[in-house]
Amino acid sequence: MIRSFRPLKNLLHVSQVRSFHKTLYLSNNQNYSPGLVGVIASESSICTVGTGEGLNYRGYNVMDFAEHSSFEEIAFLLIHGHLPNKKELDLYVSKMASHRELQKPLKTILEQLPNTSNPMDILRTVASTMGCFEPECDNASLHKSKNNQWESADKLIASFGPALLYWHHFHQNGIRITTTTLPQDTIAQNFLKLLKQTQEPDEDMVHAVDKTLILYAEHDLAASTFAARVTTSTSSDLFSAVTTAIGTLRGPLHGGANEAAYKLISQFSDPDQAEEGVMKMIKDKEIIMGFGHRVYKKGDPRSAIVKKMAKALSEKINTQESKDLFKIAERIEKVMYREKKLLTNLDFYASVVYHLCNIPTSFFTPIFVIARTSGWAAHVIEQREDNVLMRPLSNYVGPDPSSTEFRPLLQRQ
Ligand SMILES: CC(=O)SCCNC(=O)CCNC(=O)[C@H](O)C(C)(C)COP(=O)(O)OP(=O)(O)OC[C@H]1O[C@@H](n2cnc3c(N)ncnc32)[C@H](O)[C@@H]1OP(=O)(O)O
Ligand SMILES: O=C([O-])CC(=O)C(=O)O
Repeated sequence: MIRSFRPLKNLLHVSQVRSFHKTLYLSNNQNYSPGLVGVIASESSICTVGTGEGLNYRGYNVMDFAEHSSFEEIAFLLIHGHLPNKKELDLYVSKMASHRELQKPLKTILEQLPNTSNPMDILRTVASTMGCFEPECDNASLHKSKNNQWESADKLIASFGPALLYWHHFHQNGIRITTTTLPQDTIAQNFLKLLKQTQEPDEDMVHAVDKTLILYAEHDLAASTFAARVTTSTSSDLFSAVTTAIGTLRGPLHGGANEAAYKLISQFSDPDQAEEGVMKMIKDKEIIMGFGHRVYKKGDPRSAIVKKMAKALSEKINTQESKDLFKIAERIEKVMYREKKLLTNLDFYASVVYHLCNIPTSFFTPIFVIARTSGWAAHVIEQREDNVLMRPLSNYVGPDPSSTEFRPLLQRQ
């Protein structure tokens, strides 16, 4: 039978098309893995997630970082390739501080963006805008000259918090804030100082934000990092790669899960109500945010650290609300394990930590961006060292081309 072209709605139901063509095409593509599950897409010396053994950045155990380091040490390690000594770290911290002064055109753009924007869209726009005003290098020499990649990565990480909070205070409070703070301030200190407009943010909160930045910094070929590497593989620039990555991180199956997890937890007023609500969601086959992971099937090694911080903060704050929030989260964790054998990922208790630090929910994923830009940049740099264009195939399941006849517009019914 000769089949003629028809508008989409008149095509065969997709399942019919699939079964018709599976036999024709699938046999040639035995390696097809939906969602690229289990597919090795690159070699990397940055992070050990793919080995399934704990979590190490450039060989170092993340547990040691969480205990002893600041985020700046980790960003330096990921972007510049080695752990800094004291002198290098001090210089790096003050260099990052010097990048917090936002350029005037960027401020003007931030003032023009709607106050209703999603903060992730603000950061995506910031990355893209910085690529216009301070490009890595001119387009013609992009694939040859990579001299600015480290500097551009540092600038992005240093600017995201100040830019987001400039936009926030301009629209929410009608003020143009000064985005620089002390030259020795870390990113966590600067973020909380700007957010709360205080010179003395709570030390435990600064510590908690700093630790989550370390835990969020890098995670091998997570969807956003893979997206950044695909963009890089076309010899594109770092700003484009980070813009791509932010768009990918925004979704609730990836970075957006920390905001979604908090929305889940906070809809319940006590643990029993949470148990009842989650049981219903499980029965209705809903996805419970902050649980499960593509790689970690026996638990996310970062979860215990972030849970401990959430507990400590809830006890320190010691209000009914803070204690209830932690208890509700713990009950959801218990129910999910009992009913589904699913464990929390980093996002679940990170959301509790951020809420207890009085951070607005819509800033949770942007904080993830600040941290993960260090990992994205490390992957961009690595991809460039031995680049191959990333261009997979799809397993074609559409209409049979040999029996699909084209008819010019006026001959179609
Ligand atoms: C920092 C990060 O980005 S970590 C990830 C953050 N994302 C989330 O927390 C969103 C919630 N979690 C999920 O949606 C998933 O667990 C993902 C996207 C993270 C991983 O997805 P996958 O690797 O494709 O998981 P997979 O489909 O193999 O899951 C196995 C089974 O568990 C179920 N499952 C997995 N996670 C969840 C969940 N959070 N809630 C309910 N069921 C779940 C799946 O529906 C599937 O069930 P089925 O076999 O009956 O179809
Ligand atoms: O690795 C992933 O798929 C998700 C991720 O970014 C993380 O867990 O930090």
